[in-house]
Amino acid sequence: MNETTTTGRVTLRDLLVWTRGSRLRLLGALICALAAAGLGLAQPMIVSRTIDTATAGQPVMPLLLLLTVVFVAQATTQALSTYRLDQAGETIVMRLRVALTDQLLRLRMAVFDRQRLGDLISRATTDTTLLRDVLAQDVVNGVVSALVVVGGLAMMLWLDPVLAAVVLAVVVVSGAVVGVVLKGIRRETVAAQEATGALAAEMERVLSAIRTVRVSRAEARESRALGDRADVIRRHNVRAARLTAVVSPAIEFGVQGSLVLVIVVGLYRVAAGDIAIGDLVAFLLYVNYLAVPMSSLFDIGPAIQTGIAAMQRLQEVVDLPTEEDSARPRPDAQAFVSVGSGLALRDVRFRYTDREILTGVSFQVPRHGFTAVAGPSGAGKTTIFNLLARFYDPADGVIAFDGKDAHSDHTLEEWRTRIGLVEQSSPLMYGTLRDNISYAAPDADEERLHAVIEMTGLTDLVRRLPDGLDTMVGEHGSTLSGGEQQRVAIARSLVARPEILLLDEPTSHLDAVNEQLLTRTLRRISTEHTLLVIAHRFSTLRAADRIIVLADGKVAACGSYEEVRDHLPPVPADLGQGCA
Ligand SMILES: Nc1ncnc2c1ncn2[C@@H]1O[C@H](COP(=O)(O)OP(=O)(O)OP(=O)(O)O)[C@@H](O)[C@H]1O
Repeated sequence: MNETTTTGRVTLRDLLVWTRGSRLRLLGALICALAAAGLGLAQPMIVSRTIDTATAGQPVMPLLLLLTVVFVAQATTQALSTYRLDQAGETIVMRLRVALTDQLLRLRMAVFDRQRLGDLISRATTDTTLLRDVLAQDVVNGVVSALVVVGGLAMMLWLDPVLAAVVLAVVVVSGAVVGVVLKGIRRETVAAQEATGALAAEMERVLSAIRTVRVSRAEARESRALGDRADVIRRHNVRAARLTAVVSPAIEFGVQGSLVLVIVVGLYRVAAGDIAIGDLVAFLLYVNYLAVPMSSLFDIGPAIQTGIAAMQRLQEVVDLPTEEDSARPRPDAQAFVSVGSGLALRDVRFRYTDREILTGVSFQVPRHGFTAVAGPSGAGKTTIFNLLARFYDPADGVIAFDGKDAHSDHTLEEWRTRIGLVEQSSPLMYGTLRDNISYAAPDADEERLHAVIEMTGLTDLVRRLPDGLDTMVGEHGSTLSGGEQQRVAIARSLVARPEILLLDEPTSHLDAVNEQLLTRTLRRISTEHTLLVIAHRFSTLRAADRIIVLADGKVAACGSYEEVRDHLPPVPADLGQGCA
């Protein structure tokens, strides 16, 4: 990710934290897997006894029966273990995703200025899946395989130390080869995961601006760029696959080499009378039986590395700063509680990065009334709204409502219940018109919904839509016009009856008729709410009770239209003429 806070390297212990709540299930799976392994280890010994018994001319039926029972028991416990592992894996990944999405929804706004959304989404989806596989499959498999290998080697040693030494020698040689390539596999896997996040981020960038892409005729260019990113993932994965491909033959070499050597040396030892033929067969079965757990053991290395890399990427999200809900006592705020009713800013300073955007903003607006905020582009109007909504905290100064400090006298949740905000781009969400309008107050009744629909001039739209309020509005409300989207956003902010209503250029998409209608609505709203409207249009400025003019990060003027007109930037005249 581009700007995540760097955390220390995560360890296996950090990984295991996420198994909390699924440990009983994992333990059950582990016990089943161990039982299956034990039953598997017992089989060569039973075969050996069967051969020895047959050679001695005794009946082998009971032993064959035992072998069948052991085999069926092994298959059953193995199946149970696999099912339990998958079940635990799904629970872990679900919990991880819930934790991650909860974290993403609470990240500080400043974090979203730096992070790429696609990458965050990739972490909550792809990386959690990778981690699930490691936690639920590889860790348990690794433990079981290690025990099986140790158990198998012990049985071999017990059967014949000489043959066991032969097997160990071959295992050590192939293990050394595998060890060397593991590091390379990890490097490539981590790079592939990073590249996958980058591809997701780029896709999000392109698809969320698809109209701009089309009209700029950039499809081919973007397609090539995305293709290049996909190719980076391919290259890393192919390199990892090339290295992984070395692992299998190395293991195969170990197994086959051991088998051949065991057969040669074993037959020699049988001929010399050092071991029985039944023991040699049992030994060979162990060599064969250990092949799978042995390769699992070698695979667990790269798998755990992948899991740790995924965990690292998830941990980086977990460590990102989130909004704090608690009120933060500020002794200096007490000096400011005497402002009486209404909204007040005193000496508010703020910077996003190094440049100070607000250099000491102070103003006061009464509890009820229509206040416009004007000023040249980039003066900091939206920034003031960002601070009022507590998306960011001022570096200095106080924001208060009815004499109570926004930060020290309110929790974030309490403060936000007082605020309604309609952003410049009035983003609607995929869903129905009803979902969108009632978003801030899902329990609002029909009467309330229809009141705000009426207030914002949406009655005709609702009547016209095929399913009325239950019509789907498309991604980002794309099936509605810009003006309709804007009015829906205003209706949405009104439903929750906020005390302070902030509207960022609410009339920018409206025609003269709707603008007039909305201005009338705003006047009505202002009798019950503290209404702050960022306005560029002359008609909105005229309709306001008072105007706050910002310039150079400060309030340049404040008063009625007549009082501040000399400080206002040139406003577009309302065009009334037809086309010449
Ligand atoms: N998230 C951000 N990170 C860094 N700088 C920002 C950020 N948002 C805004 N700015 C900068 O802060 C300054 C004030 O921006 P703001 O959006 O408050 O202006 P505005 O008065 O609302 O302008 P406009 O009328 O064009 O919408 C601008 O110079 C802008 O580039």
